[in-house]
Amino acid sequence: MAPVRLESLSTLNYRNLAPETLSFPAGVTGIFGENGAGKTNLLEAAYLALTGQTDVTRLEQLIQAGETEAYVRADVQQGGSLSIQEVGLGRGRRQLKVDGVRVRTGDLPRGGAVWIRPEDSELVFGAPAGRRAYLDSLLSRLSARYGQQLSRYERTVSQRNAALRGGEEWAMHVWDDVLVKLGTEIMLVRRRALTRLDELAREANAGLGSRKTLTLTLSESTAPETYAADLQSRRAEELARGSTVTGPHRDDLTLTLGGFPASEYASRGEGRTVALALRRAELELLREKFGEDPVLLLDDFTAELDPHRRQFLLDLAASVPQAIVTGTECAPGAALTLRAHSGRFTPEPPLTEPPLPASPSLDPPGLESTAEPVGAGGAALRSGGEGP
Ligand SMILES: Nc1ncnc2c1ncn2[C@@H]1O[C@H](COP(=O)(O)OP(=O)(O)OP(=O)(O)O)[C@@H](O)[C@H]1O
Repeated sequence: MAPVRLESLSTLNYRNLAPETLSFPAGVTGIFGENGAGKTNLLEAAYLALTGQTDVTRLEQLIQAGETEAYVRADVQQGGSLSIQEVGLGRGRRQLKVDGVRVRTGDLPRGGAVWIRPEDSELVFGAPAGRRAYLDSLLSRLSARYGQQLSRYERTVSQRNAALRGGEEWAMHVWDDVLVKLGTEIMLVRRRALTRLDELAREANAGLGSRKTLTLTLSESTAPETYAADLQSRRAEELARGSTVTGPHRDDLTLTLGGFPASEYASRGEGRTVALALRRAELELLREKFGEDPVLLLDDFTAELDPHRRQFLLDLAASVPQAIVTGTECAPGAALTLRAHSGRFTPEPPLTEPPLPASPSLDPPGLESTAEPVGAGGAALRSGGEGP
């Protein structure tokens, strides 16, 4: 399969972005500008149009204040053919189209894009839901069936919870059968994928200069062999709480660094390195599955203050067929440089000189920079519900 290439991106009423169409060449596009200029919003819009995924809790957040609808269009080249991917956003609803035909998220090119951003540290330090979302988002792109079964499973959990709250104990054996079937499939796919993901993330973490070994394991609340029995044995508790207490929706992706849980023991700098390793592993897994690189969206490479880590990001961007790299300063070696200001993007002459070196770090290369706090918010991406 040929690489996915973003030819152009158009937006209308998307956050603070001015309505315009931007063209992107192969290679690196560098976007720089002051804080709040709209750099992240542009990458977010590109990711949405390329993958159909967003992590906002309410779709309205994406619509420009004062407007009721927004629109994003990506013209995407793959294997010599151009397709037009459109996303329409309204209050609580989203509509995807490819070449004018309505589709679901799973119908978009699944190797589409990888988005790396400073908030990814929340994958390490945040709640299990963020790590589950990372895993589920990746697996849904690797396998359309996984995405479908996951949606069915999540729907079943919420319907089963409603039945539990209604005290419908008599109906539980029916819900349990569906839940065990779907949940078992999800657990088995996660287990299979984790073997390779663990290897890739470990390699990437070492490549980033970390001397501590990174290990990824699944902390499961149940197992395929015992799932049905576990549901039975916790029936009284579930009826009392009105919720399903066991199954893959309660699992965690445990990150261990040098033998200790990264969420509790890693420094901020080590955490950022682990998060980068997870994204690098995601990119590799997509590349292995689809045979070509996704578009790399790299948000704020300047936020990674450690020179070694910053270089790792720039090398990564240079190694893929297409990358869009944002920062408060220009990315060196870009094929196209755009200056962001108030939601607009204007071409600038390319930067030929390397940027000023980052302030020297007291940490060993690639490790433990504890500079500025990371942004809050969700760290991983999931597919929202399709529009009606
Ligand atoms: N729905 C919305 N309508 C209008 N403006 C919005 C909306 N959502 C966010 N914004 C604004 O978009 C602006 C740009 O945000 P963005 O995160 O893209 O900036 P940025 O260039 O990445 O900045 P930084 O360098 O600080 O990361 C912010 O000032 C924010 O208030």
